[in-house]
Amino acid sequence: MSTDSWAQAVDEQEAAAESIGSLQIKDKPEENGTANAALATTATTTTTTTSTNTAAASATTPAKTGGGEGDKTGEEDDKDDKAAQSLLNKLIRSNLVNTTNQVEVLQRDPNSPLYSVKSFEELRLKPQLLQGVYAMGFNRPSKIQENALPMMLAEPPQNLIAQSQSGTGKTAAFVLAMLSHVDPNNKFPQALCVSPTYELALQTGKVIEQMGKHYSEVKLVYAIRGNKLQRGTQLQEQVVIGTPGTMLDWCLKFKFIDPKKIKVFVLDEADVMIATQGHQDQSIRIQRMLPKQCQMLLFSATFEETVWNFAQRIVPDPNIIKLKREEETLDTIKQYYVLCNSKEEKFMALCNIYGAITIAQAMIFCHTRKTAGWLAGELSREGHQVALLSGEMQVEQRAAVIDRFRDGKEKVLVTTNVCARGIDVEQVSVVINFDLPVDRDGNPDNETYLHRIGRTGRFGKRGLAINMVDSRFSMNVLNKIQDHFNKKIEKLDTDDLDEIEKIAG
Ligand SMILES: Nc1ncnc2c1ncn2[C@@H]1O[C@H](COP(=O)(O)OP(=O)(O)OP(=O)(O)O)[C@@H](O)[C@H]1O
Repeated sequence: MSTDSWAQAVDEQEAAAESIGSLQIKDKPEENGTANAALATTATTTTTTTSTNTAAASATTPAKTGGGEGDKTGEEDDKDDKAAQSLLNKLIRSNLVNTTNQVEVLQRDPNSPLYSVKSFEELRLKPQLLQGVYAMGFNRPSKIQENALPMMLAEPPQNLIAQSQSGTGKTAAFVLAMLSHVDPNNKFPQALCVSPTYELALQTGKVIEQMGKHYSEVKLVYAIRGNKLQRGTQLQEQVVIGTPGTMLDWCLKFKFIDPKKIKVFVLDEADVMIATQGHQDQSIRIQRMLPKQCQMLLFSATFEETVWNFAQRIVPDPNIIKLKREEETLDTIKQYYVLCNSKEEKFMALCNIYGAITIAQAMIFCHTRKTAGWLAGELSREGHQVALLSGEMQVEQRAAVIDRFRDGKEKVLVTTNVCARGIDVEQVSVVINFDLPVDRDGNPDNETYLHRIGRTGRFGKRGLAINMVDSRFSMNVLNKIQDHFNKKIEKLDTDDLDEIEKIAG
């Protein structure tokens, strides 16, 4: 286990303890189109806002995906955590993540020429789709799109496994491929896309709606829990987006979809998908029902061996596109540590730092929710504008907190790593490790350390990282981190104002 698994475990225990007093037993909603008492009582959001949508596309309010619930198995937590993180990234993202890394392409047929495009016009898209692309404000294909789009739009269609970090344009790419391949004159499903969760399916659905805004002949339907169709329904919509359980039921049990007529199958967020065994099997069962010539496309933000094994089962004879993540570096970051004896002393040191230097915006990482909550309270009492990201918040609430912080409405963001993993807030110039990152076994978590403080020194800016050390144990952790990166972490005396002032220079 890497990163902040230990902190997460602590958060889970805290959540479990907190929830014991207020336990409510609820029926677990079924993941299919059958009647369900628990669902019937919840609010219904009808997503009929755009021309590509259908009146049938109704859905219940999203279930909580915030993680940190104490009554789940570890597997579900992991899945929820990844899904929540992915959704959070989508909610807070304002534009494309640019990378300077080169795309790596492995072709199924190494003899066929490798096409890449620098403009959307070169793709000879249907005019309605080109209009949709421009309406979304896209001027030119992103790095991954340059290679992926010609492959996906080729005749005959090519299978593809593509991996690149969140925000690099994967969704837009496969949405364009799905909309290009369906024939609007045929009133039946021709493109299926499976997403790991209800909320992620809705997000991708929105992109399909936006991109297809000027292509109103093509219709979309959501295969998600809560969308109940009459038995015997034959879907007329060309594109179906949903979760694997409902999608499988619609193909196999209810036969709303004839899988033999599917031309494009997309599996999105494979890394999140595989975190749940059920989803993996369901996806494979859907894939097995599709015709041999159906185009199979799989996307993932990461590419561990488990993802790769799954990808190969879903996509036969694949072309493979990979875009490496931008490396984080400590080269432009000044690192310090402060010696303290307790959390109260750490707080005092923090106040001294704030008293001596001007900090535009800072992120402060704590090990547990409890410490984060306490610290946020103390800082507010001192007059700071503080934002708190905490494990019990729903994803939408977390997105709102991050948005406010990014807009500069608050100057300090206090968080546990569980909440803030994978989030880019570019303007942060100071990161404070109120607690140093360690894994479940108490070992230094170098990867998390790099990720936390790497964000301060981006794009040639100089960053500042301050580590709070309050025991022999944490001193030991700090030393190991220092050795690992082979970069000196200087001692800072926070009782000496002159010394603190110097670090800001
Ligand atoms: N060619 C482009 N030009 C400008 N913006 C783009 C382009 N392609 C995508 N975008 C925008 O960039 C953002 C990220 O794109 P997208 O959601 O497709 O990335 P992703 O790799 O699928 O991310 P995730 O893995 O989180 O789903 C979105 O806001 C999208 O509208």
